[in-house]
Amino acid sequence: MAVVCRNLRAFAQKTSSLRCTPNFLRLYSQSKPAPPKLVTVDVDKAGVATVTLDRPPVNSLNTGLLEELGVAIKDLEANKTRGIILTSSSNSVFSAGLDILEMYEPKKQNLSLFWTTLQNTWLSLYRTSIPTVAAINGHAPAGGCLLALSCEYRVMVGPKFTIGLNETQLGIVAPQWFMICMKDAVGRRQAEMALTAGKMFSTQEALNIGLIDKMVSNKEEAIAEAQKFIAQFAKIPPLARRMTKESIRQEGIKYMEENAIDDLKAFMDLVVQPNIQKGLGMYLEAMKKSK
Ligand SMILES: CCCCCC/C=C\CC(=O)SCCNC(=O)CCNC(=O)[C@H](O)C(C)(C)COP(=O)(O)OP(=O)(O)OC[C@H]1O[C@@H](n2cnc3c(N)ncnc32)[C@H](O)[C@@H]1OP(=O)(O)O
Repeated sequence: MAVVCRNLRAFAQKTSSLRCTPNFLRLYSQSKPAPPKLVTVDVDKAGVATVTLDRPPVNSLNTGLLEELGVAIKDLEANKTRGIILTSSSNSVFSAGLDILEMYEPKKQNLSLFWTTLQNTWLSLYRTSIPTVAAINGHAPAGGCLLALSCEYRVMVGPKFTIGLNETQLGIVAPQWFMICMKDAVGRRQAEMALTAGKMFSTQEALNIGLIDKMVSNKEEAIAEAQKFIAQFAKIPPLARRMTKESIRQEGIKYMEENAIDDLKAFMDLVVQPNIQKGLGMYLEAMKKSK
């Protein structure tokens, strides 16, 4: 701000009629174009919202996107939306998971904000009383898989995309609440096998173990299936539905409510370990080289 003010003052002196006053600064900031939205929301006539992740090229989850997603869920709750369909603007990636750049050589304050935003947005999605469906129209590794797992129903475009919690392959450990989500979907045995191997599943394999509920051949079909899933709740009393969802998801909800601070500390301690930093750096390099 000091630099902006100094530059503006110089500019004002040159033009003589302008001064670096609060009004001038307000006008200056108003004239800056708004940053592009990273999440768009479109509510149809039936009151069902399509929430689209829109951070090219791969919807990696940075603080900004997570924050916008959290706000979108809260707004939709306030507006009594009938359903949420979570999808992506990309033709090949649902979400590439957490933005590795948020974790690589981070500033402590940014890292803390990043993880807290992830925790809060995850909890909002996981526990919302609104019926939720992931229309997975592309690859969904790690944090991308987590978002899908947090929804009540998963429809995935196949057969060529992959989904899974691949953290061990990166030399990192998925937090407990990621594991709870995987167990919720596929059961403890399959979750243990998937997580220890860091397995990325083909769409068909994911269908076979219950990691996804339906395989379709394009995004339009995925959205139509998601709408069908949500429509069934028109006949179910909302309070009974809400209490049942809250109750069946109690383990994950309680875990986060009781452990958010410890979870943040564990993450902060782990990320800055030199071997983790080295691994993340090498992973980023490898992604560049594989092009
Ligand atoms: C340290 C403690 C950790 C605690 C627990 C953490 C829990 C969860 C961890 C995560 O979610 S880590 C992220 C894991 N994600 C992945 O392993 C996926 C990596 N990406 C891919 O496999 C591929 O990008 C893709 C999703 C299959 C898409 O492939 P495509 O060929 O379409 O695109 P690319 O050319 O590979 O990528 C384009 C561009 O995006 C960059 N990028 C990709 N993924 C990420 C990411 N997760 N974070 C940051 N940046 C990413 C990639 O480097 C390319 O960049 P440029 O070269 O264009 O600059």
